[in-house]
Amino acid sequence: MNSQIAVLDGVTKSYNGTEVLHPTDLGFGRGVIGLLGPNGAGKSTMLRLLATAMPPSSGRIVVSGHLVTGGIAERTAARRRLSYLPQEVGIPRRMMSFGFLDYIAVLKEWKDRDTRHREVIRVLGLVGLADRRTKRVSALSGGQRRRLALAQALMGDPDLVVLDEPTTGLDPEQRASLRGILSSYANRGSVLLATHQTEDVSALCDRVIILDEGRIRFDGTVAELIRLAEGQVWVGAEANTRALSSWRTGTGEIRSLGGVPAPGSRPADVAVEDAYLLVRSEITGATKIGEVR
Ligand SMILES: Nc1ncnc2c1ncn2[C@@H]1O[C@H](COP(=O)(O)OP(=O)(O)OP(=O)(O)O)[C@@H](O)[C@H]1O
Repeated sequence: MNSQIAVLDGVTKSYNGTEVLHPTDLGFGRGVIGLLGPNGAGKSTMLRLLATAMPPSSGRIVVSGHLVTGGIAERTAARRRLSYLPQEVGIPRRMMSFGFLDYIAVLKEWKDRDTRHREVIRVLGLVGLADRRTKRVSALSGGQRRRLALAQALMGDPDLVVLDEPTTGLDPEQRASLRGILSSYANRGSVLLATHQTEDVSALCDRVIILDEGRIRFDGTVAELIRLAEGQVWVGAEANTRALSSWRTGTGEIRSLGGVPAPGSRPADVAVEDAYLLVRSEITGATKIGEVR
C-alpha cells in the first residue's frame, strides 16, 4: 500500500540459530504505534531491524520506498529517512551536549553549519536541555542523558521515528512534553515506540501491537484492545475468586482482573494495562479472554 511508510514482509530474526522473531508481516502508516510485550518478547529486535541496525535472517523490509534488505545504496537512502533511539545509547562523557548533537547531525549529513546548529538548538529545546547545551555529558543526570539521546532521534524531518523505551527515566513533565512532540511527528510520519508504560500507549498511540515470544498476539486500536477486557475488571470490598490478579487501590477497594466477581462488586473502567495483562494471561494459559468466569 502506498500510504505505508515502513513494511516488514515475512521477516524473521535468529540469534545463534534460535529464531526470536518468527515470520512477521506488518505495515506502518502515519501515526503513533505502541509496541508492548514482556521482557525478551522481541520488541528491540523488531525495532533494530526497522532501523537498519542489523539485517533480518529472512524476509524484506521497506522504509520510505527503499528496500532496506537490498543493496547498500538502498539502505543508505532508507537511513536518511529514519531516526532511531536505541534502548541504550553510549554517549562519550567528555562531550558537551551541543557538541554531541552537532556530531550526530554531521553523521546525518547536515552539511550547512548554520542550519545544523539551528537544528541542534531546536531539539535541545524540545527535550528541555537548552540551558544544558554547554554542559559535559558527565555532568548531566541520568534522565537528562536519556533526553539528550532522545534529542538526536528528533533531529530533522524523518518519515519513520523508531524509539526503544523513550520515556524510561523521564520525569512526568518531560513525559507529557514528549507526548506532544511525538504527536506532532505522527502528523506527517510513522512513530513506532516500544514501551512498558501502558499509560503512554493509552495517552498517545493510534495503534497497539502486542508481541510475545517473537509473535504478534494483538494488533489493533487502543479501543479494540480495551474492548477485549470489558466486563472482566471489577472493584469491590473483596477480591474476585480465581482473579488473575487483585490489589487494594488508593480508595481502599479491591480491584480484580478476571475471575468470578465477588458479591457486591461492580464493573470498573478498563485501562490498557488491564487489557494487556488479560491478553498476556491468555497467551500463558492462565485464563481465556471472554471465558474468565
Ligand atoms: N545479540 C543477541 N544475541 C543473542 N540473543 C539475543 C540478542 N539480542 C537479543 N537476544 C535474545 O532475543 C530475544 C528477544 O530480545 P529483545 O531484546 O528483542 O526483547 P525485548 O522485547 O526488547 O525485551 P526487553 O523488554 O527486555 O527490552 C531474547 O530472548 C534475547 O535474549
